[in-house]
Amino acid sequence: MNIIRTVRSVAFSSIPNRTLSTTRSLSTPSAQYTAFEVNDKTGIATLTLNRPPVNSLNLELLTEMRNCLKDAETNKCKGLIITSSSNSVFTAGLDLLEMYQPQDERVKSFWTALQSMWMELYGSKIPTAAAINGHAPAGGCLIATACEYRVMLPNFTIGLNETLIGIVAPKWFVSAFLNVVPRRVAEQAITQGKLFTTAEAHNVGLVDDVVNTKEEAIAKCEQFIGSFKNVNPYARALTKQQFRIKELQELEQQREKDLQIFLGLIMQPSVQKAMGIYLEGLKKKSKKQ
Ligand SMILES: CC/C=C\C/C=C\C/C=C\CC/C=C/CC(=O)SCCNC(=O)CCNC(=O)[C@H](O)C(C)(C)COP(=O)(O)OP(=O)(O)OC[C@H]1O[C@@H](n2cnc3c(N)ncnc32)[C@H](O)[C@@H]1OP(=O)(O)O
Repeated sequence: MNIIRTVRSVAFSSIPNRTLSTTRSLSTPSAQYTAFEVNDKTGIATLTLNRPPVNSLNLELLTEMRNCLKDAETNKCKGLIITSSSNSVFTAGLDLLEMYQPQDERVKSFWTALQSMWMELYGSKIPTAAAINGHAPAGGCLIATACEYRVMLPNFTIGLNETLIGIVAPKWFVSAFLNVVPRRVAEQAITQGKLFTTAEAHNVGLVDDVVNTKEEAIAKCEQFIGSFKNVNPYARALTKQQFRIKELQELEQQREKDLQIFLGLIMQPSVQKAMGIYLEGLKKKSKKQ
């Protein structure tokens, strides 16, 4: 198979050099918050989130992610791994600053970019895996559950904690969570805004494996992707689609309505107030450290 190697924006020191035989840059504008590389030997693409300090998902990061996902599929990569350049945070979820006292046009583009990125990832034809090497609250959990396989490092947290911030986890966030966790566990956890520790997440099936290092996590993801080596990719993709088409169609048909519900909800004064208080708390905590 002729795999096109691409490297996007890898010029940051927190990512160790990986042995890639040959790589070439795409002519698209270089990315700011992601590194995208394809291993020549395995044909597996790795998308590394790199928006310090916590990889919060803003409009630009979401747009870059979607572009990388598209590239991985267009270039017929064997699979895709998502991970983080941080040692402690996979992603802190949506950038709260995009939703707190937002600008009208930008916040619309932001939510639309999130919808697009999720549909691309959830509906990806190639095998997808998350190497969760840090905390993964809310939108972080959304990305992880959109993948087909999850491996996590110990002593971090993952879950949909929206209710604790005074916001509602949208239906498509919940449905992806329900794919991996029993309904009763999901209902209790999401209404409580529970963040599972790695061990708890493993126990309820929210993550498939736990390993001690990022390298081991990547190796596990590669193993998962490798498990499809004797499977016809076309048959695999269509079979995966059967499991996921309902949620994808639902969101596709309801995109505008979903956007309007989102805007209506976050623009409520009580929601803005709760978000402001939450952000203040995060900043105070950060200053104390
Ligand atoms: C009927 C209705 C139907 C449908 C509903 C439809 C729509 C619903 C509407 C809205 C849904 C919106 C969905 C949102 C999902 C989300 O993802 S919301 C984001 C949730 N994220 C969090 O709660 C995580 C918050 N962060 C943390 O807990 C910690 O930062 C973390 C454990 C990740 C890392 O800890 P640590 O390494 O110690 O870092 P600090 O806490 O010190 O943070 C460093 C700086 O980063 C800032 N920051 C952290 N998280 C965010 C964030 N998500 N957004 C923006 N900024 C963040 C933090 O303030 C520090 O900033 P500073 O350095 O002080 O400037």
